Amino acid sequence: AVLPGPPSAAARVKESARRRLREFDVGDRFSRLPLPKASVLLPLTVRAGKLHLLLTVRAMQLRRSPGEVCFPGGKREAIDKDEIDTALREAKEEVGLQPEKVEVVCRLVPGIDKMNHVVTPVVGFIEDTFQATPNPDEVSDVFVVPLEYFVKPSNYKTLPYKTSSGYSGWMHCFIYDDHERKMSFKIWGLTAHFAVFLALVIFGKHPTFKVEYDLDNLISSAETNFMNLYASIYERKKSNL
Ligand SMILES: CCCC(=O)SCCNC(=O)CCNC(=O)[C@H](O)C(C)(C)COP(=O)(O)OP(=O)(O)OC[C@H]1O[C@@H](n2cnc3c(N)ncnc32)[C@H](O)[C@@H]1OP(=O)(O)O
Ligand SMILES: [Mg+2]
Repeated sequence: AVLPGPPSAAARVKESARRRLREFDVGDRFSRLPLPKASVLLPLTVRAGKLHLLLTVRAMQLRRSPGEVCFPGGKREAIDKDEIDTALREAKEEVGLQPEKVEVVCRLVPGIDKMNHVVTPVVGFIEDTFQATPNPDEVSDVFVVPLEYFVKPSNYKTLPYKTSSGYSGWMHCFIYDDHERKMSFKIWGLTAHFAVFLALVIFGKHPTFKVEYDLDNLISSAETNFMNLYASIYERKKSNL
Protein backbone atom coordinates (compact mmCIF):
# COMPACT_ATOMS: atom_id res chain seq x y z
CA ALA A 1 0.00 0.00 0.00
CA VAL A 2 1.05 3.57 -0.63
CA LEU A 3 1.45 5.47 2.61
CA PRO A 4 0.46 9.12 2.59
CA GLY A 5 3.52 11.38 2.69
CA PRO A 6 3.86 14.38 4.99
CA PRO A 7 1.31 17.10 4.25
CA SER A 8 2.56 19.74 1.85
CA ALA A 9 3.08 23.33 3.01
CA ALA A 10 -0.12 24.32 1.20
CA ALA A 11 -2.07 21.56 2.94
CA ARG A 12 -0.82 22.75 6.33
CA VAL A 13 -1.78 26.38 5.62
CA LYS A 14 -5.25 25.22 4.60
CA GLU A 15 -5.68 22.95 7.60
CA SER A 16 -4.87 25.67 10.10
CA ALA A 17 -7.22 28.13 8.36
CA ARG A 18 -9.97 25.49 8.22
CA ARG A 19 -9.67 24.91 11.95
CA ARG A 20 -9.95 28.63 12.77
CA LEU A 21 -12.83 29.15 10.37
CA ARG A 22 -14.89 26.32 11.82
CA GLU A 23 -14.83 28.03 15.23
CA PHE A 24 -16.51 31.04 13.60
CA ASP A 25 -19.15 29.16 11.61
CA VAL A 26 -22.56 30.72 12.28
CA GLY A 27 -24.40 27.91 10.47
CA ASP A 28 -28.05 28.87 9.98
CA ARG A 29 -28.26 31.13 13.05
CA PHE A 30 -28.96 34.25 10.97
CA SER A 31 -31.07 32.51 8.34
CA ARG A 32 -34.51 33.58 9.51
CA LEU A 33 -34.11 37.35 9.82
CA PRO A 34 -37.00 39.05 8.00
CA LEU A 35 -34.96 41.11 5.51
CA PRO A 36 -34.17 40.27 1.86
CA LYS A 37 -31.06 38.14 1.49
CA ALA A 38 -27.88 37.89 -0.53
CA SER A 39 -24.67 35.84 -0.26
CA VAL A 40 -21.08 36.30 -1.31
CA LEU A 41 -18.38 33.66 -1.75
CA LEU A 42 -15.03 34.45 -0.11
CA PRO A 43 -12.83 32.21 -2.31
CA LEU A 44 -9.53 31.30 -0.65
CA THR A 45 -6.63 29.80 -2.50
CA VAL A 46 -3.01 29.03 -1.57
CA ARG A 47 -0.36 30.53 -3.84
CA ALA A 48 3.35 30.36 -3.05
CA GLY A 49 2.48 29.01 0.40
CA LYS A 50 0.20 31.93 1.30
CA LEU A 51 -3.56 32.36 1.44
CA HIS A 52 -5.06 34.64 -1.19
CA LEU A 53 -8.58 35.95 -1.74
CA LEU A 54 -10.24 36.17 -5.14
CA LEU A 55 -12.19 39.35 -5.84
CA THR A 56 -14.10 40.76 -8.79
CA VAL A 57 -14.67 44.18 -10.34
CA ARG A 58 -18.33 44.79 -11.15
CA ALA A 59 -19.23 45.59 -14.74
CA MET A 60 -19.80 49.27 -15.51
CA GLN A 61 -23.28 48.64 -16.95
CA LEU A 62 -24.66 47.19 -13.69
CA ARG A 63 -27.31 49.35 -12.07
CA ARG A 64 -25.94 48.87 -8.56
CA SER A 65 -22.34 49.58 -7.54
CA PRO A 66 -20.87 49.63 -11.09
CA GLY A 67 -17.07 49.37 -11.18
CA GLU A 68 -16.80 48.55 -7.48
CA VAL A 69 -14.75 45.68 -6.15
CA CYS A 70 -16.78 42.89 -4.62
CA PHE A 71 -16.84 39.16 -4.04
CA PRO A 72 -18.70 36.84 -6.38
CA GLY A 73 -22.28 36.86 -5.11
CA GLY A 74 -25.78 38.13 -5.42
CA LYS A 75 -29.33 38.05 -4.29
CA ARG A 76 -31.02 34.92 -3.07
CA GLU A 77 -33.33 33.21 -5.55
CA ALA A 78 -36.26 30.94 -4.83
CA ILE A 79 -34.34 27.85 -5.99
CA ASP A 80 -31.58 28.35 -3.40
CA LYS A 81 -32.02 26.12 -0.36
CA ASP A 82 -29.64 28.17 1.81
CA GLU A 83 -26.99 30.92 1.81
CA ILE A 84 -24.34 28.50 0.54
CA ASP A 85 -26.43 27.60 -2.51
CA THR A 86 -26.79 31.29 -3.38
CA ALA A 87 -23.05 31.94 -3.10
CA LEU A 88 -22.13 28.91 -5.24
CA ARG A 89 -24.77 29.61 -7.89
CA GLU A 90 -23.65 33.23 -8.20
CA ALA A 91 -19.94 32.33 -8.31
CA LYS A 92 -20.67 29.97 -11.18
CA GLU A 93 -22.70 32.59 -13.06
CA GLU A 94 -20.20 35.38 -12.52
CA VAL A 95 -16.74 33.80 -12.78
CA GLY A 96 -17.39 30.27 -14.08
CA LEU A 97 -16.44 28.54 -10.83
CA GLN A 98 -17.99 25.04 -10.71
CA PRO A 99 -19.67 24.39 -7.34
CA GLU A 100 -17.97 20.98 -7.02
CA LYS A 101 -14.61 22.74 -7.24
CA VAL A 102 -15.29 24.63 -4.01
CA GLU A 103 -14.61 23.19 -0.57
CA VAL A 104 -17.13 25.14 1.50
CA VAL A 105 -15.82 25.67 5.04
CA CYS A 106 -18.25 27.95 6.86
CA ARG A 107 -20.65 30.88 6.92
CA LEU A 108 -19.50 33.97 8.82
CA VAL A 109 -21.49 36.71 10.59
CA PRO A 110 -23.52 38.57 7.93
CA GLY A 111 -23.33 42.20 6.90
CA ILE A 112 -25.97 44.56 5.51
CA ASP A 113 -25.68 46.28 2.13
CA LYS A 114 -26.99 49.62 0.86
CA MET A 115 -30.29 48.07 -0.15
CA ASN A 116 -30.75 46.50 3.31
CA HIS A 117 -30.07 42.93 2.26
CA VAL A 118 -28.63 40.63 4.90
CA VAL A 119 -25.45 39.51 3.10
CA THR A 120 -23.94 36.21 4.27
CA PRO A 121 -20.25 35.56 3.54
CA VAL A 122 -19.59 31.92 2.66
CA VAL A 123 -15.93 30.88 2.91
CA GLY A 124 -14.56 28.22 0.59
CA PHE A 125 -11.25 26.92 -0.72
CA ILE A 126 -10.70 26.84 -4.45
CA GLU A 127 -7.83 25.25 -6.39
CA ASP A 128 -4.80 27.38 -7.16
CA THR A 129 -5.18 26.34 -10.80
CA PHE A 130 -8.64 27.86 -11.10
CA GLN A 131 -8.89 30.16 -14.14
CA ALA A 132 -11.82 32.54 -13.88
CA THR A 133 -14.04 33.11 -16.89
CA PRO A 134 -15.73 36.41 -16.01
CA ASN A 135 -19.27 36.86 -17.30
CA PRO A 136 -18.93 40.28 -19.00
CA ASP A 137 -22.54 41.25 -18.19
CA GLU A 138 -21.66 41.32 -14.50
CA VAL A 139 -17.89 41.17 -14.01
CA SER A 140 -15.19 43.20 -15.75
CA ASP A 141 -12.14 41.81 -13.96
CA VAL A 142 -10.98 39.17 -11.46
CA PHE A 143 -7.88 39.47 -9.27
CA VAL A 144 -6.31 37.98 -6.15
CA VAL A 145 -4.96 39.69 -3.03
CA PRO A 146 -2.82 38.07 -0.31
CA LEU A 147 -5.14 37.68 2.69
CA GLU A 148 -2.46 39.23 4.91
CA TYR A 149 -2.95 42.55 3.11
CA PHE A 150 -6.20 42.95 5.07
CA VAL A 151 -4.37 43.06 8.39
CA LYS A 152 -1.13 44.67 7.18
CA PRO A 153 -1.88 46.99 4.26
CA SER A 154 0.61 49.42 2.74
CA ASN A 155 -2.10 51.79 1.52
CA TYR A 156 -5.07 52.18 3.85
CA LYS A 157 -7.54 54.87 4.91
CA THR A 158 -10.99 55.15 6.43
CA LEU A 159 -14.02 56.61 4.71
CA PRO A 160 -17.02 58.06 6.56
CA TYR A 161 -20.48 56.65 5.85
CA LYS A 162 -24.09 57.19 6.80
CA THR A 163 -26.96 54.81 6.07
CA SER A 164 -30.54 55.75 5.30
CA SER A 165 -31.48 54.52 8.78
CA GLY A 166 -29.31 57.26 10.28
CA TYR A 167 -26.55 54.88 11.33
CA SER A 168 -23.19 56.54 10.80
CA GLY A 169 -19.66 55.32 11.10
CA TRP A 170 -16.61 54.66 9.00
CA MET A 171 -15.49 52.06 6.50
CA HIS A 172 -12.15 50.49 5.68
CA CYS A 173 -10.61 51.42 2.35
CA PHE A 174 -7.62 49.54 0.92
CA ILE A 175 -5.72 50.41 -2.20
CA TYR A 176 -4.04 47.27 -3.49
CA ASP A 177 -1.34 47.58 -6.14
CA ASP A 178 -1.02 44.46 -8.23
CA HIS A 179 2.57 44.94 -9.40
CA GLU A 180 2.52 42.00 -11.78
CA ARG A 181 -0.44 43.41 -13.68
CA LYS A 182 0.51 47.05 -13.07
CA MET A 183 -2.98 47.72 -11.78
CA SER A 184 -4.47 49.27 -8.69
CA PHE A 185 -7.69 48.22 -6.99
CA LYS A 186 -9.79 50.08 -4.40
CA ILE A 187 -11.41 47.70 -1.93
CA TRP A 188 -13.83 49.36 0.49
CA GLY A 189 -17.19 49.16 2.22
CA LEU A 190 -18.91 45.86 2.75
CA THR A 191 -16.33 43.97 0.69
CA ALA A 192 -13.45 45.34 2.80
CA HIS A 193 -15.45 44.63 5.96
CA PHE A 194 -15.71 40.92 5.04
CA ALA A 195 -12.06 40.67 3.95
CA VAL A 196 -10.83 42.20 7.23
CA PHE A 197 -13.00 39.93 9.35
CA LEU A 198 -11.81 36.86 7.45
CA ALA A 199 -8.16 37.88 7.95
CA LEU A 200 -8.74 38.51 11.67
CA VAL A 201 -10.38 35.09 12.05
CA ILE A 202 -7.62 33.23 10.23
CA PHE A 203 -4.54 35.05 11.51
CA GLY A 204 -5.83 35.83 15.02
CA LYS A 205 -3.50 38.79 15.37
CA HIS A 206 -3.84 42.55 15.65
CA PRO A 207 -4.05 44.50 12.40
CA THR A 208 -1.94 47.63 11.80
CA PHE A 209 -5.10 49.82 11.79
CA LYS A 210 -8.11 50.27 14.08
CA VAL A 211 -10.98 47.80 13.78
CA GLU A 212 -14.58 47.77 14.98
CA TYR A 213 -14.10 44.62 17.12
CA ASP A 214 -12.92 43.67 20.56
CA LEU A 215 -10.11 41.41 19.38
CA ASP A 216 -10.17 39.40 22.60
CA ASN A 217 -13.82 38.56 21.93
CA LEU A 218 -13.97 38.52 18.17
CA ILE A 219 -16.99 36.27 17.75
CA SER A 220 -19.25 38.02 20.23
CA SER A 221 -18.24 41.53 19.20
CA ALA A 222 -18.85 40.73 15.51
CA GLU A 223 -22.32 39.44 16.39
CA THR A 224 -23.06 42.46 18.57
CA ASN A 225 -21.98 44.86 15.81
CA PHE A 226 -24.22 43.08 13.33
CA MET A 227 -27.21 42.97 15.67
CA ASN A 228 -26.88 46.73 16.42
CA LEU A 229 -26.81 47.55 12.71
CA TYR A 230 -29.69 45.17 12.06
CA ALA A 231 -31.75 46.66 14.90
CA SER A 232 -31.28 50.20 13.54
CA ILE A 233 -32.61 49.12 10.14
CA TYR A 234 -35.40 47.00 11.53
CA GLU A 235 -36.63 49.80 13.83
CA ARG A 236 -36.74 52.20 10.90
CA LYS A 237 -38.60 49.75 8.70
CA LYS A 238 -41.20 49.27 11.43
CA SER A 239 -41.66 53.01 11.97
CA ASN A 240 -42.21 53.46 8.21
CA LEU A 241 -45.07 50.98 8.11
C1 LIG B 1 -23.41 50.18 3.62
C2 LIG B 1 -22.28 49.52 2.88
C3 LIG B 1 -22.42 49.61 1.38
C4 LIG B 1 -21.08 49.45 0.73
O1 LIG B 1 -20.25 48.90 1.32
S1 LIG B 1 -20.64 50.06 -0.84
C5 LIG B 1 -18.90 49.92 -0.83
C6 LIG B 1 -18.20 49.13 -1.85
N1 LIG B 1 -18.97 48.14 -2.52
C7 LIG B 1 -19.14 46.92 -2.03
O2 LIG B 1 -18.61 46.58 -1.00
C8 LIG B 1 -20.07 45.99 -2.80
C9 LIG B 1 -21.12 45.45 -1.89
N2 LIG B 1 -22.15 44.77 -2.64
C10 LIG B 1 -22.15 43.49 -2.97
O3 LIG B 1 -21.28 42.75 -2.61
C11 LIG B 1 -23.31 43.02 -3.83
O4 LIG B 1 -24.01 44.12 -4.32
C12 LIG B 1 -24.28 42.07 -3.10
C13 LIG B 1 -24.75 42.69 -1.81
C14 LIG B 1 -23.63 40.74 -2.82
C15 LIG B 1 -25.51 41.84 -4.00
O5 LIG B 1 -25.12 41.22 -5.15
P1 LIG B 1 -25.35 41.78 -6.62
O6 LIG B 1 -24.16 41.36 -7.37
O7 LIG B 1 -25.66 43.23 -6.59
O8 LIG B 1 -26.63 41.02 -7.04
P2 LIG B 1 -26.82 39.97 -8.22
O9 LIG B 1 -25.52 39.34 -8.57
O10 LIG B 1 -27.93 39.10 -7.80
O11 LIG B 1 -27.31 40.86 -9.43
C16 LIG B 1 -26.58 41.98 -9.93
C17 LIG B 1 -27.36 42.64 -11.05
O12 LIG B 1 -27.03 41.97 -12.26
C18 LIG B 1 -28.23 41.60 -12.92
N3 LIG B 1 -27.95 40.36 -13.64
C19 LIG B 1 -27.94 39.12 -13.14
N4 LIG B 1 -27.62 38.24 -14.09
C20 LIG B 1 -27.41 38.97 -15.22
C21 LIG B 1 -27.05 38.63 -16.54
N5 LIG B 1 -26.81 37.36 -16.88
N6 LIG B 1 -26.93 39.63 -17.43
C22 LIG B 1 -27.14 40.90 -17.07
N7 LIG B 1 -27.48 41.28 -15.84
C23 LIG B 1 -27.61 40.31 -14.93
C24 LIG B 1 -29.25 41.46 -11.83
O13 LIG B 1 -30.54 41.61 -12.34
C25 LIG B 1 -28.86 42.58 -10.89
O14 LIG B 1 -29.39 43.79 -11.32
P3 LIG B 1 -30.11 44.83 -10.31
O15 LIG B 1 -29.08 45.14 -9.23
O16 LIG B 1 -31.29 44.10 -9.73
O17 LIG B 1 -30.43 45.97 -11.17
MG1 LIG C 1 -23.49 39.66 -8.26
